[in-house]
Amino acid sequence: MPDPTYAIEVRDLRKTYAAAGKMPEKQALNGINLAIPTGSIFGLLGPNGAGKSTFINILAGLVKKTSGTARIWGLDIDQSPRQSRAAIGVVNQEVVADPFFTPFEMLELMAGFYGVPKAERRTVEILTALGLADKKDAYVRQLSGGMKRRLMVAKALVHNPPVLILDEPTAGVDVELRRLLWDYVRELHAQGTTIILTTHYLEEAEELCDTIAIVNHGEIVACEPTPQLLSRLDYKTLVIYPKEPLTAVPADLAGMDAKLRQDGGLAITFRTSETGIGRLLERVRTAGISISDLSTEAPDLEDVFISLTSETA
Ligand SMILES: Nc1ncnc2c1ncn2[C@@H]1O[C@H](COP(=O)(O)OP(=O)(O)OP(=O)(O)O)[C@@H](O)[C@H]1O
Repeated sequence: MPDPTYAIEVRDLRKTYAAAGKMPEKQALNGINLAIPTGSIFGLLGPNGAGKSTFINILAGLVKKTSGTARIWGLDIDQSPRQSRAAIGVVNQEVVADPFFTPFEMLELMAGFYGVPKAERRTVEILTALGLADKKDAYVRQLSGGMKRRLMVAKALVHNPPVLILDEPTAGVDVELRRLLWDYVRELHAQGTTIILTTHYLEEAEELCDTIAIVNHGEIVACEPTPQLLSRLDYKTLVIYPKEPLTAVPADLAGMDAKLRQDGGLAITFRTSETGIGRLLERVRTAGISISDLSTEAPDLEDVFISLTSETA
């Protein structure tokens, strides 16, 4: 069978968590539409509580959707619950590992759970790829936190799924492990696995993903190829602290997006593709301002939301 065009396809997906105790009901997903092409590294980017985990947990069969449809690898999750789920490997945020098993035993158990025949299992290969070969017979309780996390990735791969979903793979992970994980994710992608990852970090999505969807308050506010999305955010702010306090933006800087801040800083926002900081500083000096200090500010996720939501409004 040829690969489907879309690894994941959801239509008008909604989730309302029922009220519980003092917590009112919560609409976590408000009609998500997404088509994630087969073969992509797709980033789902959004702040805490945006609904990313809810989306993934619905696909993983851990949360029941309120309405809408979802297909994984062309299979409807309601009509083909088992087959559709066999097409994904999900690495959750939590580390869940039985301390009394060894990594080798744990992966063998998972493979058995998915019905992978013994001859087709890749237990040692997967452990090796994740740098855990020498720990294959250690008890899980003897592993470091980073090793346990890698083991979670290994667990999600035992059935060789065409789609790998990583929910916040680098939360609380040190730089070295982050590199190792990313390298491995890239390698899996090169071998044909479709990758979906959720993150709070724009830089992380920017470095890894070919397409980024931004989710905020349970809605997709943007979904674009990464370069296109970033070009919309192609601005920085240069803040200059003059030696002599200014009372207004100098007339010489008219035509620039310059504002005087309460702390006395002169904030100039510019497009990085059009102007360099050197050229800006030249203009500032020509305007007769001597600089005592300066800093630059890049847009963060909050700015991304503001710019995207205001454009679509
Ligand atoms: N089991 C639950 N019962 C009630 N509300 C929930 C439940 N799980 C999540 N929520 C709420 O639904 C909203 C979306 O949560 P979700 O975990 O999907 O967000 P997220 O984008 O994954 O956030 P994070 O990045 O912090 O993991 C939040 O307001 C959260 O408090």
